[in-house]
Amino acid sequence: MENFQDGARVHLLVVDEAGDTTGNGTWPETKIEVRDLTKVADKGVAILSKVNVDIPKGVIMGIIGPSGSGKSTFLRALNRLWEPPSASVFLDGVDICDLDVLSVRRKVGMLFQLPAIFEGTVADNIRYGPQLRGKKLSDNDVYKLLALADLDSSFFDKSGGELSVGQAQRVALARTLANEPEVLLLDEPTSALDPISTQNIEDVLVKLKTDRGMTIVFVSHSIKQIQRIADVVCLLVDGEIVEILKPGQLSEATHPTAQRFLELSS
Ligand SMILES: Nc1ncnc2c1ncn2[C@@H]1O[C@H](COP(=O)(O)OP(=O)(O)OP(=O)(O)O)[C@@H](O)[C@H]1O
Repeated sequence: MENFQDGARVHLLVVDEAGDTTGNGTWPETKIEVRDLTKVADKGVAILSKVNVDIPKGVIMGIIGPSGSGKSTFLRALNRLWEPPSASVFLDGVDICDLDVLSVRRKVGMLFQLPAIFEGTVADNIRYGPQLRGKKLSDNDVYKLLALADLDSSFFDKSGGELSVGQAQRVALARTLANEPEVLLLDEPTSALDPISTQNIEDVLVKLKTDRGMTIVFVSHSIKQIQRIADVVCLLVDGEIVEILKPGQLSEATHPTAQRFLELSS
């Protein structure tokens, strides 16, 4: 893999000279293309500035950068929680602004830092998304989703109030997975969790990538977490992607703010 910049454009070449990537196989397809994605705040301050990146299918991409650098805004653009300008985000080659917004959010699921569990049981929560589309999940479907999110069958009938934050995060993950997303976005999904719950979520993410070829993009403030599970890391500074690196190459970052950020974060 190689990254290079031409003007404001940053390109990610996913297959290196040996035809391989990080040892996890090659990435033949681009799942999401981001082209010149820009967001300017009311006072003319750029929140995102000509962001260009290809997100390959079946990889885990970590997004890091200083507070306020635009990480959440970038993530939210990928499923239209923030409406990006047209022709700046493409899913399987199609401009997401030309797709039905609910179908974008079904295909590109999102998990937040603090999960909101709806009223009712865990099973009700998991059934919620498919039900909106007129699909009723069987009990067996729900049990499978619980297992996928590393929750045992005893959670089926629990209510949100009975869950720890870590368990609630896994229920929220199961609820997102019930929509059968192709891409999973996570905004600091483990920042409120203890190390064991964090590891549970990380294990689930790696399994989703390995077993289902899911494309995963997550924001994290933890360099160690990025190094544990990401295949590719994007460093955002002041709304620009300044580095795209493999996790093992972070010491090779050349952008001064990125270098300082990485130094202080390690
Ligand atoms: N709707 C908005 N209007 C104006 N400014 C905004 C808006 N949304 C975000 N911002 C600003 O854009 C910048 C980027 O915010 P964003 O939340 O994307 O950063 P971040 O890198 O995720 O930060 P953190 O790590 O602190 O969560 C911040 O300066 C924020 O104050």
